[in-house]
Formats: sequence, C-alpha cells, structure tokens
Amino acid sequence: MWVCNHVNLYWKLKRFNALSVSVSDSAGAAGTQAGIRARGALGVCCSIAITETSIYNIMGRQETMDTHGTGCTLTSYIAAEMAAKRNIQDALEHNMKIGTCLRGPFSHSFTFAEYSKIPERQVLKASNLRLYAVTDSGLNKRWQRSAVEAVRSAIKGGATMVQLRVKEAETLDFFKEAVSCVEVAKHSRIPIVINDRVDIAMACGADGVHLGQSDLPARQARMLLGSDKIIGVSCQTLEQVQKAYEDGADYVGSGAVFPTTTKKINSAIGLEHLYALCRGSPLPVVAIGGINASNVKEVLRERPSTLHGVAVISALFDQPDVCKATQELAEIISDVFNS
Ligand SMILES: Cc1ncc(COP(=O)(O)OP(=O)(O)O)c(N)n1
Ligand SMILES: Cc1nc(C(=O)O)sc1CCOP(=O)(O)O
Repeated sequence: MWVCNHVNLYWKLKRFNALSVSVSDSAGAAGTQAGIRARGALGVCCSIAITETSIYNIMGRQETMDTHGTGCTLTSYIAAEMAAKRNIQDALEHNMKIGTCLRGPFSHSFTFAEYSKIPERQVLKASNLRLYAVTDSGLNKRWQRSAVEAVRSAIKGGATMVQLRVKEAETLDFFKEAVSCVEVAKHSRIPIVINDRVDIAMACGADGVHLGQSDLPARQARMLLGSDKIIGVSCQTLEQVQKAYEDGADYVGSGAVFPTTTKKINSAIGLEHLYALCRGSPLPVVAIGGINASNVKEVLRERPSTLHGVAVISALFDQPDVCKATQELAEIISDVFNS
C-alpha cells in the first residue's frame, strides 16, 4: 500500500493494474476517488483511502441514515488491499531485501525510489517478436514430427517466440500437445501462445493467444485471460489495429506480406501497406506471410519503430532441419537489427 498525500502520484504508478493511494492524514481527502480506464480485466483504480479509524468503524450494522461516504470508503479499502497484495508480490518477485528500505520491503517505506528500480511489468518484450515461429499441424504431419519436436528445434535455433497453431485436431489432443510444448518453451523462457483457442491457452498455462478477425474478440479474451497474458491479433487495416489496441491486445500480426501457400489468403498486402500499418499502429507489429531467408532483409528494409520482427511458418517448419533453418533466419535478422 502506498502512503502518500498526493493523488497525482497515480500517474507515476499507472503501470500497475490495480493500486490505491492511501492517505494517512485524511484532512481534505474524503470522497476523492478517481476511476481510470483499464486496459485489462482488473481495471486501474486509484483511490484515496481514509485511514482514520473513526471513519472505518462502519462494518457492524448501524441504525443510522448517515451512510453517505461508506460505499466509496469501502471501495478505497478494496483497492488498497489489491495494491497491498501487488506491492508484496513485487517486493518478493524483485528480491527486495530487508533493509533495502528504511523498514524493509513490506513497510510503507517501500517508496517510489524503490519502485522506480523495478522494471516495468511487461508480459511481452518487443524483442520477442523478432523471429516468431508459428508451428503448423499440417506441416508437422507431413514431416512426421511432433509439435514438441518442432517447438524444441525452433527454440534451439533461436526463435524468440512460439505459437502453437493446430488446425483440425480434437480438443484433447490439442490440449495434450499444448501442455508438452508449454513445458519446453517455459524451460527455455521463450513465450508461447496458442493460436485461436483461449480455452486451451488457459488450460495449458500458455503465455497467451493469437486471435484472428473471426476468432473471439481480444476484449473478451482479455477478460478471460487477465492482464498478465499475451494477446496478439491479426490485422490488415488500421481500423482493426485500433480496435485490437482498444480491446487490450499486446501486438498485431500483419499480412500476408507476400503470397503464401501455407494458408489461403485473399491477396498479399505488400510492403508499403505493411509499413503504413506500422506507422499508424500504437502496438508492436510482427509481419507474416511468405517471409523467408531470401526476403526477410527486404521486409525489414524500412523499419518503422513499431515493426519488431517477422512471424514465419514454412521457412522453418517446411524444412528438413528446423533448427538449422531457424538459425540461418535468426542470423540474418540479428544482422539487420544490429546494423
Ligand atoms: C503472428 C501471427 N499473425 C497472424 C496470424 C494469422 O492468424 P489468423 O488470422 O487467426 O489465422 P490462422 O493462423 O488461424 O489461420 C497468426 N497465426 N500469427
Ligand atoms: C498463418 C498466416 N497468417 C497470415 C496472415 O496474413 O494473417 S499469413 C499466414 C501464413 C504464414 O505462413 P508462411 O510463413 O509459410 O507464409
């Protein structure tokens, strides 16, 4: 819980999904409450909690009509409790040592200075989108490899993120495959998301989902998954990008940049359209569709600040040696990003 006396400090703290600012000297603070639009399920709530015990002695049933203010005070308490939980969680996650603050990490002297040392809570780093390996159940079948083998090889070769894309499988088979792939990815600390299926993503403990325009909308997926999961959305227009952003998505996949035989597409969007989407996008973008070792430099020729990498299927998984193919592509991409 934060103990301070200025609601504007909210802006310094807004990266947290739920927080409260608790004012210990209540003078003038009663009733001050600000609801702030949330990206995500929990919402961002900045409340002033009045800590004078006289105000708080309201929990027993009282024969009184003078109830004005009890509701918002209680709300403040709830928000304060959420913030307290997050505060302790952060202190534990970031190994704040006793003595780091004046009275240790769990006292109210775990102050802004300490918080500013904590890196922003980030489920997806833009660098994860550099070489995004999207598996394909059809190709795995053709090459007689399991999804786990495909995922393991791509990660070994340098994939920075993985998507398990399974078409036409029984739910139970998809789930079992997902559980094994999640284990492999988690072991290597590479984010893994599930294509299309929010239920499977939740059940197997994946890092998130990738959703198409005809899948569950990102807003509903966000409500189900909570704020700590990754949500990607396929977008071809700026309107779709804007909606994905407003719905709480973390990144967009845009394509097909070039013609591809991996999936039926209406037409390729081309590089200029990709760059225009990137320039108008508030979210990180990963390019997809027909991208391989021979054209990836061309895709990354112009790099609007939101274009963070490429997502590929056949360039990695329609190859005899997935690890080698990933290594070769990863090397080219690194050269581009390091130049
Ligand atoms: C990174 C990335 N971008 C786009 C897609 C395509 O997703 P979607 O439109 O849902 O089509 P399918 O993959 O379900 O055929 C993607 N999978 N990944
Ligand atoms: C799965 C997918 N989605 C696309 C989109 O445009 O949204 S293009 C595509 C296929 C990508 O496969 P490859 O790397 O083999 O071309």
